[in-house]
Amino acid sequence: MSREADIASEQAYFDAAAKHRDRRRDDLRQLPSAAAHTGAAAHLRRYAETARRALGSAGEAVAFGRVDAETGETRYVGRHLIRDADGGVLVVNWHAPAAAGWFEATPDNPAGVRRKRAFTCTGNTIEDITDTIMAEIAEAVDAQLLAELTRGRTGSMRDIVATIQAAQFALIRAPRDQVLVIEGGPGTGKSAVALHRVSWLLFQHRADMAAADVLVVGPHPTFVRYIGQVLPALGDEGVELRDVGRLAPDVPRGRTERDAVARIKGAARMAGLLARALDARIGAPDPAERLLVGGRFVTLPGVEVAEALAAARAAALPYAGRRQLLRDRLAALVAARTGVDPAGADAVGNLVERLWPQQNPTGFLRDLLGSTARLRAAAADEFTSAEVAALHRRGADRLSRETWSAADLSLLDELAYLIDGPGRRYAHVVVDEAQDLSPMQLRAVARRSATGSLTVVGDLAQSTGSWARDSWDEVLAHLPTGHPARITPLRYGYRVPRQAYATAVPLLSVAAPGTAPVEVVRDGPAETGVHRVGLAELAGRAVTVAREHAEAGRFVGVVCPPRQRRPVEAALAANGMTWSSADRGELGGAVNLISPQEAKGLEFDAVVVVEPEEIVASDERGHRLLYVALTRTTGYLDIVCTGDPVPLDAPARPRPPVDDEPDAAFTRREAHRLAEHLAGQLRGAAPPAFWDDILTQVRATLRPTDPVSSGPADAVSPGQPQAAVSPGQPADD
Ligand SMILES: Nc1ncnc2c1ncn2[C@@H]1O[C@H](COP(=O)(O)OP(=O)(O)OP(=O)(O)O)[C@@H](O)[C@H]1O
Repeated sequence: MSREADIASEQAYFDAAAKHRDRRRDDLRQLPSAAAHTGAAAHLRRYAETARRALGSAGEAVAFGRVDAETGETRYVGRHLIRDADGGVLVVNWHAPAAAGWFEATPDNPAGVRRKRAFTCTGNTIEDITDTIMAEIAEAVDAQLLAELTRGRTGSMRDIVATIQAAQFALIRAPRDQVLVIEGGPGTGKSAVALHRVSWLLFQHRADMAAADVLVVGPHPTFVRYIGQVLPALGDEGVELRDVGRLAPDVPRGRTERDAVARIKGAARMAGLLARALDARIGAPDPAERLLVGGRFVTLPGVEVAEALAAARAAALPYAGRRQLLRDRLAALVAARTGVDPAGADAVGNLVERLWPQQNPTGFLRDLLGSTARLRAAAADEFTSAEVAALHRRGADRLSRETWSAADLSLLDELAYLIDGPGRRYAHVVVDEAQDLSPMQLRAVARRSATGSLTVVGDLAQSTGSWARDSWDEVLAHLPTGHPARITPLRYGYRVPRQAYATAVPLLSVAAPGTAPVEVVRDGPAETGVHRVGLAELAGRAVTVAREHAEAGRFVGVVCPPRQRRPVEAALAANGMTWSSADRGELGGAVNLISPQEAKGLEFDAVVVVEPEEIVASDERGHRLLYVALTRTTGYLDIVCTGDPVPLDAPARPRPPVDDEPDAAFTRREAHRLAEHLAGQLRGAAPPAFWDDILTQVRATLRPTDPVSSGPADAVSPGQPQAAVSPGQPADD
């Protein structure tokens, strides 16, 4: 048969299948009106709605492939199941076991498949067909895959269902009851595979798992928006997608803090500190508690109140539940003495509030972080005094004005759990870019898993930030252990073309020694462009390069370190260009401005990386961050720099030990004590007339380059102990 005849005969099949799909859609539309009463109609409407979604949209291609078995049997494979009027299957949906041959058959292992035929369509019209005869090809040259990989990108990830590769398929269909770690280099399809795995699991376990029972956690809001369309396109509406910060209560965000502090807040031992601090709010009763109930005084012996308190403390309930228990017990004690149920009596409520004050996460955390005394008491011997000092901060004057850092969010979530108990839990949880999450963030993910069934996605070579990892064990240690964990690699790089990856790959030897590079599957359209310029031209050149790509119709990402952001924005504005900014949660304009951290998980047709040396210097694992930046392209890569385009020797930012940080190591209380000690020495050693002079000289000795000031008030520099000049000032809290 000629190619044209082939296409025509396939088109006839497609048209017939589309007709049956339309007929089924019509039937479903009629269904609710066939109900005998309103309750049944509502039920039928829901059923019809779900069934209609499972048919896909009216205009889409009925199938993306056809599998011809050695036995002569033929199967069409599509996103959705299509039957004829007698119930015969015209197209199998991709999740069905009958479709497995499409994904699993490779030239090395044809698994009974003689031919795979891929359809390229516009709507339901076949434009082209590509045949792979298993016995005739020596290696996997998958034209359909290559066409798919070189298609222009937008701000939304697409589904890959038509071109899922065999190794990916094995992970998509792996059993549910495990912690499946999908690891692999940039662009190996980890995120795509994890999302298709959700669709697969929802189909296989449809009897006991609905879309709303699945949670997908991403690293930041832009990423979550980027992947948001994949599951709906596969017919799975209703899966919950959140960035890791959105696991916490909804509070004003955006507070910045030093990495060293974020690191302390992210440590698992913070959970113990919070629990102890909460426990410390529980008070002790007076020897006798006198209450006015219903116009009568009732005295409860302190011992009995203490017993009620001890019983509440011992209950296996969250803080609020145990508080209620205490309330019930105290009410029972009052009722036993008065014969009246005191439910709702203020006096009981007041006593409960004194002994077991009501708490909410934000108010509690603000008070805790604002008090060195509370922090120190709760720290036990698990935190150094320098760490306690680093945690301390002065809160906003009103709780409503408080803003919270990223690391605070997981503390708030932990507190919500300690106070009110576990919230919503899910039958399956996917966590993407998991390699960067702190133990406290991982705890927030873990407590949302009802069953211990998780898909964990990431790449250690891309792990950066306060909690950069070198081993999956460090991540798994904080995740549920009810099911076995399995680490499974993906090897082939589908996103990044050969030229761009060749630019990035030398970084691996510094960033993650021992990590195998990905095996790139295709060539790109151009060599990497390196633009070395003077500092004054840096932003302007970056914008010129970005504009050229945008004018050629490409979706462009400009990866820009923080210090270059303003100049690049100014240059974009000066060129009359509009742009989307990932830090405003936008993505999708022709030009997108992103920080190296925000670049994680994203991809563009063309990427312009600005000043790699600064990217390296901006993180303790800066070489990994640059590796991330250079591997975001599906086509073109340009580097605009004043120095080395791929600086292997440039130093990454060292992690400051907490002890070296002045405000962390040295509290105001300690400063106050030292000032008193020095003042005592001065008082004993010299007459008052010389004190100013001596203090001025002390300052000059300590900081010889400072201009020597004359007045006594200047004898203490900013940041130095103020208490030296006002010893009566109360220290700390
Ligand atoms: N089998 C496939 N068919 C078509 N496209 C694919 C396939 N596998 C991966 N891709 C494409 O490759 C790109 C990279 O995929 P994805 O973002 O899932 O990779 P990743 O491993 O999560 O990358 P990173 O580590 O950089 O976040 C996406 O555009 C995806 O659609």
